[in-house]
Amino acid sequence: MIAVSASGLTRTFQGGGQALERFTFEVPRGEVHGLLGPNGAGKTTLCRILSTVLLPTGGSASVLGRDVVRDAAHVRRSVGVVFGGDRGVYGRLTARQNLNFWAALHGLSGRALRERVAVLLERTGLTGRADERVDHFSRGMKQRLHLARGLVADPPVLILDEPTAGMDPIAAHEFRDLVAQLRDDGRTVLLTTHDTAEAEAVCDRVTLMRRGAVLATGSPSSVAGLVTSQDRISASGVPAAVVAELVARPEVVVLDGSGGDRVELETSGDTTGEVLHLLVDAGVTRLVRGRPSLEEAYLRLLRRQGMAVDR
Ligand SMILES: Nc1ncnc2c1ncn2[C@@H]1O[C@H](COP(=O)(O)OP(=O)(O)OP(=O)(O)O)[C@@H](O)[C@H]1O
Repeated sequence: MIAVSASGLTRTFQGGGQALERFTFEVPRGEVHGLLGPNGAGKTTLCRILSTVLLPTGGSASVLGRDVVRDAAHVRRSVGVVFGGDRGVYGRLTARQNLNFWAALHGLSGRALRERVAVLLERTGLTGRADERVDHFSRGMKQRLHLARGLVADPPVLILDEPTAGMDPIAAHEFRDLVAQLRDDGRTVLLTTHDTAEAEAVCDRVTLMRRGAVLATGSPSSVAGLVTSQDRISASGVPAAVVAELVARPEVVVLDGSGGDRVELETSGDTTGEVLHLLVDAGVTRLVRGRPSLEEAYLRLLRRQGMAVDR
């Protein structure tokens, strides 16, 4: 069953800004799906439309078969939203008091409320700090509290907008483990990220977005392959004459050719076969052929867009 879908989804802002342009995708139930794209690609706009806080200007979207515009009340009940940052948590209250408040807003009271809050604190690893003021919390703990809030109504679909932005690597790792547990519960998770390593670590599939449209959808490795048709070849023990010959070929991109008998190259199509033959004929046996990682493919995409990349 499809949990989240968008068809020709378009959002234009007053003044002509186009955040989504005929965006179409489907997320099956039980999948962790990553939305990956540079600043301004339209990720947050898509999350806002799917969580019914923003109306589309064209096309349609649905959650568990319910249209986000016509059936907004139903969609709202089935979606938990976790936006990052400090918005929405009350710093002067403790984690438990925050959750008590949100659980009460969802109509829980008495023992049912206390039990639900205890389960959420346990689930998000906050039980030991439940009675501390939230403004003493680290970024990672605040984000776990946000997640607990998103889970108050036990929604089958969760939307996480940059959940690990600003977290240290350990906190981010722990948060990703939590996301994996949510999938194990059978929930569908849609998360936006700029972090390709995160997308590779937690997402079953990713959608790469550019200027409000889908550039590629698939498993993290297949998306890397769609963005680039380049093959990567690393070889060591290469005779100097062969290194020189490879460096001189215009259709071969030499990523690293300065390390004596080691070369790292990018090629594509027929050239890949020719380069491999050349290396094997020269007696090279230490040879690895692969595809660029999702991160390399993503950085290449940003560069193609003329965006500065710091590395
Ligand atoms: N309320 C608004 N009014 C006008 N333009 C907007 C509005 N909200 C978003 N936009 C524009 O729509 C485009 C997509 O923005 P959006 O925030 O969805 O991108 P994003 O992929 O989430 O970016 P980021 O990674 O920076 O969060 C941007 O060009 C943005 O300037």
